[in-house]
Amino acid sequence: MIPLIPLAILIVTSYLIYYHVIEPYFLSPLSSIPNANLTSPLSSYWIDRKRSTGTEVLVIYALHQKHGPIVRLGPKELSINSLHGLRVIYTGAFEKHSFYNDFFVNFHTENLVGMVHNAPHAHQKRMLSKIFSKSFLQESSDLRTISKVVMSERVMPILKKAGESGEVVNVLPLFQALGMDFTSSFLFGLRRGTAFVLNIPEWKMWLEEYERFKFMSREKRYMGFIEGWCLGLCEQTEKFKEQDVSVDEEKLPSTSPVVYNQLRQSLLTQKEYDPRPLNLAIASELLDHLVAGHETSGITFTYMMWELSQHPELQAELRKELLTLSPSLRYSDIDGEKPLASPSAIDALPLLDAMVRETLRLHSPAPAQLPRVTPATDNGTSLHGYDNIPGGVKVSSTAYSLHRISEVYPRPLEWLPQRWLEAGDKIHDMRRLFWPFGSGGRMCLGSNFALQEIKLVMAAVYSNYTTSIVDDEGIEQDYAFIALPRGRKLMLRFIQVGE
Ligand code: HEM
Repeated sequence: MIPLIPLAILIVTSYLIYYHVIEPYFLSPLSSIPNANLTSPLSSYWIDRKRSTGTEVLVIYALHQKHGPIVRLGPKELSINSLHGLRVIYTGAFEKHSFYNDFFVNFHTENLVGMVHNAPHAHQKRMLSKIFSKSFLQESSDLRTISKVVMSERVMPILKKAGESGEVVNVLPLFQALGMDFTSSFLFGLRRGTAFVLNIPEWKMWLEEYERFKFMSREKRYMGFIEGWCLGLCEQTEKFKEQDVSVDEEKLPSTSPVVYNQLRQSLLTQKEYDPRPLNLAIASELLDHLVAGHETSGITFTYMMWELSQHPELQAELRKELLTLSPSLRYSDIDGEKPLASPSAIDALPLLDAMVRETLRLHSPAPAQLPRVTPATDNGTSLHGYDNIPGGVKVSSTAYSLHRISEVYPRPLEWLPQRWLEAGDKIHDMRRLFWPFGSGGRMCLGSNFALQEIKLVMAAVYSNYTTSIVDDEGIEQDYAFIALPRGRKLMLRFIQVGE
C-alpha cells in the first residue's frame, strides 16, 4: 500500500511546481512575450523592487528599447509601448487597476480618478464633461474674471516687483500656487477659492502637509489636514451660495462656483440610488481636481520656463508671436479694467502651442504607468501578435516611454518645439502618441482647463520678461506618479523687456 502522507506531499508539490513554474514559464499565453527579468514569469518581486526605489519609469523605458513594444514585467503584468497598445487598452476602455482605488479615493468615497469600474465612472464623468470642454471654458465669463484677477492682481504684480528689485524667484511653489488658485476658484468661485499666490509661506505649509498626504493610507488620510481643508471649502461654498458677500471680500468680483454647482445639482438628481453621502461625494471629487490641478500645471510651468531660460533666441521668437495678440498681455494692456486677450486668440498661437506641447512631451507631469486590467472575454486579448491573453492581466503604458519613440519623435531627448511646426505628414502620429493626459474614457477631465491656464500664464510672462537660470540644482524629474523636480525648486531671474 502507498503511504498517504508522502503521496499527498508529492501531489501538492507537483501542483505547486506546475502552477507557479511550468505554467507561467512555458504554457501561459504570456510565456513567449519577452521577459523584463528571468524571474518575471514567476514573481513580481523584481518589478516591485524597482517600484519601491522609484526607478520603475526609467527601467521600463530601457526595457522597451531593448525588447520592443511589449514586455512581461511580472507573472500577470505587461508593459506596452505603441500606438497599437494605446488603441487596444485605453481606447478599448479596459477597466482601471485596483491601484487607483487604494491611492486616489478620498473620504472613503469614490471619485473619477479612483473609480475602477467603467459604468459608474462614465455616469459621473458625463456630469462634468460639458463644463470642462474647450468651448465652454473659452466662453466662460467666470473663468475670464478669474483669469483677470489671478493674473493682473496677483501673479504679475509679484513678478513686476521681483523684476524691479532683481530678486530671484523660486518658480516651482509660486506657479504651483497659481495652479491651485486657478483651479479652486473655478471649483468654488473666486471668493471661496484660494489666494495662495499672495501667501507663499502658508502655501509652503500646505505643500508640506500634502507631501505627507500623498504617502498615507486611505485610513490615515480620512479627515486629516488635507481632507478637512477641502471639506471646509465645500462647506463655505454651500453656506455662501445664497448671499455671496462678506466684508473683507467686497473688493473681489463674485464668480459662480462652476464645478461645485454642476456636480451638486447632478448628484442630487440621483440621490435615491447613490449610496454615497452627498457632501462627501462632492468633496471627494473636488479634492481630486484640486490635487490634479495644482501639481501638474506647476510642473509644466516650471519646465517650460527652465527650457526657455536656456534658449534666449526662442524667448525672442515667442515674444514676437505674443506681441501679435490684440489686446496684448503687456502690463500696459492688462493693468486696469480692460479684459485680457481672448483664450481662443491665445490658443491659436502656433509657437506657444508647440512649446507647451514639447514641454508636456519631454517633461510629462504624469510620466508613469497608468495601469488597466484585461477583460475576461471568450477569445482573450491580442496584443502585438500575442493572442489569448486572459482576463485579469495588468497592462499599462507610460507617457515617458511613448514620448521617446524615436521613429515618431526624432532626437527624443531634446526639447525641440519646432518639431511640432515642421512635422509634415508625421504630425498625425505625433499627436496620436502625445499622452500627457492619457487617452480614452479615462483621459484627464481637466486637460482643456490646464492648457488654457498654462498658455495664458506663459503668454503673459514672456510678453513682459526674459528669464534666466540662477540655480537649477535638482531639476531632474523625480519619476513618481507625479514627477516634480527632485530639488523641489527652480530659481529664476525675471528681467522686464522694454515696450
Ligand atoms: C498639465 C496638467 C495636467 C496633466 C498633465 C494631467 C494628467 C492626467 C492624466 C495622465 C490623467 C489620466 C490618469 C489615468 O488614466 O490613469 C488625468 C486624469 C484626471 N485629471 Fe488631469 N492632468 C492635468 C490637469 C488637471 C486639472 C487642471 C484637473 C481638474 C481641474 C484634472 C483633473 C483630472 C481628473 C478628474 C482625472 C480623472 C479622469 C477620469 O478618470 O475620467 N487634471 N490627468
